[in-house]
Amino acid sequence: MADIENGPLLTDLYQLTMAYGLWKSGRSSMEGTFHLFFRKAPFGGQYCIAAGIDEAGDFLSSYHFSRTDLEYIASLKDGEGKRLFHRDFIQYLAEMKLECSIDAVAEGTPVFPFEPILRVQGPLLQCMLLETPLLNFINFPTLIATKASRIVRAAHGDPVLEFGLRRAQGRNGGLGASRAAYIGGCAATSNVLAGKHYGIPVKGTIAHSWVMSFSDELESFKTYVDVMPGNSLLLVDTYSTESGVHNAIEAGKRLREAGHDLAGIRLDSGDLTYLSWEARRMLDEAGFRNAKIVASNNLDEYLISSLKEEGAQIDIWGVGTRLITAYDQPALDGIYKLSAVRDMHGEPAITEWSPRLKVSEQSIKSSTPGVHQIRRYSKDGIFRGDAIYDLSLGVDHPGVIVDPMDSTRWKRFGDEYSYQDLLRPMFRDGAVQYRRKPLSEIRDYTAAQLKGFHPAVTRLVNPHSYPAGNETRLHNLRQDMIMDARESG
Ligand SMILES: Nc1ncnc2c1ncn2[C@@H]1O[C@H](COP(=O)(O)OP(=O)(O)OP(=O)(O)O)[C@@H](O)[C@H]1O
Ligand SMILES: O=P(O)(O)OC[C@H]1O[C@H](OP(=O)(O)OP(=O)(O)O)[C@H](O)[C@@H]1O
Ligand SMILES: O=C(O)c1cccnc1
Repeated sequence: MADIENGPLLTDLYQLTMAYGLWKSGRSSMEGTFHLFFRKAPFGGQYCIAAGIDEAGDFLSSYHFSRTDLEYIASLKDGEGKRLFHRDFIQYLAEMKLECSIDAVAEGTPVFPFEPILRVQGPLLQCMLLETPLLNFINFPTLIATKASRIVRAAHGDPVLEFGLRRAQGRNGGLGASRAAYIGGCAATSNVLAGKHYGIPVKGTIAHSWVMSFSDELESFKTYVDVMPGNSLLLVDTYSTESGVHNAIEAGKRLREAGHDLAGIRLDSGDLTYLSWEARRMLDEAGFRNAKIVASNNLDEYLISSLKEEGAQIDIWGVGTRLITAYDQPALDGIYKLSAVRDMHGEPAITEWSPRLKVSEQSIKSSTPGVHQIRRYSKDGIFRGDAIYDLSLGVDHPGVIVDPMDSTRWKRFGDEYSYQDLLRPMFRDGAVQYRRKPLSEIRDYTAAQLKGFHPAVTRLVNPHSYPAGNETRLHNLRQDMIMDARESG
């Protein structure tokens, strides 16, 4: 099958039917403000690493309905067999230019529940068409970058190699996940296409099939190091790890005679702690102190932590399935919610943003009205808390935030705190606004940002809760609107 293009049909049908509804009912001058955020951090953690923003930017800057897109939409029928969309609407789409203004956090920024990763403002019709693709672009990479950051944290500075392509959710899932895993801190990927496409370093060892294709393991190793003297990471567990390490040492001696050094071995089964000790001892005794020990086999942050705690002599971690599929939580609950509307040309005209709120029985699910920005406060070089504030209400200084889950919990940020606002212009007048950084710079930025939090906040299990909440004016607006809605409902 030919490659499927990445255009505006990458949306749910209801976005198109609602857009049609707005157009047909004369409401196409209405404007909306939407925020893309998540309610609960994945994997029992506190934070997410926002990712997928550059890819979303590419999508937005090339947004247009092609001739075949329009023909397809024109061919769609309703339940009575009639055309779903009038041809004048098809013409409207053909001429439509994206007028939305989008603000986003920098790719790789750690964000907390309810904080907008994106703020999308513009014609309601266009904001609706963008809902599904933007969620698609952000949710999965954010999930994988977050998972990778946890795995990398567990490895305490040892390189983590991403080996996931073969177990990924399809080709695009694999590519996007390799990119996100690199942002989250992986050192390299085995995915060659991701290497070419995104400039991620590519690395690898050998598979069991190489060893099994020879009648003798030692011969397989010797042949490999002859051909690849500078890439000699040998998989030692095909028959028995002990004899595998022994044969790797023999191959290493041959490499030395040829003026090279054995890069290392890979363990892929059995008790990785015990086997790493044995392998280290054997390699050291044979004079291969620089040879690295790579481990793989269904690893994740918990197993790596446990192996580290046991003192495993593992230098490099190869992680596939549980990273690439976000095995313990395969989806992020990222959502895109309308929070304000205006209509300059409506009857009556609404010239200022008018906040909108969805009320729910569960207070966590009641939305937050307004037009939001995130303010991150620091003191003594450490991030201390975040305020979500409304741009028209402004923010007090000193500021006070209220926990959106529990209004009895609050925190004050006085004059001793410095701050920065995280949302910045991403897309205006049909073009991406910021300088695109190489992926390695995004990765460095993520690592530096994560270091800015107290380690208890980024802890893998039961992390310390980071104060992130609504600034008091926004909190009061939300409370008032919930009360009003309940009274009138
Ligand atoms: N010391 C250890 N502590 C905790 N878990 C470990 C330890 N060593 C290995 N593991 C993990 O235990 C799991 C089972 O490994 P094991 O090699 O015994 O089974 P397997 O994967 O079925 O083997 P094979 O790959 O040969 O089929 C793997 O996820 C592995 O990473
Ligand atoms: O365990 P993961 O975290 O998913 O890491 C990737 C796995 O993929 C390979 O196994 P596979 O059996 O597919 O091929 P092999 O014969 O090379 O071991 C590799 O040996 C790892 O075990
Ligand atoms: O290079 C490797 O060792 C590798 C690559 C993909 C999957 N598992 C291992």
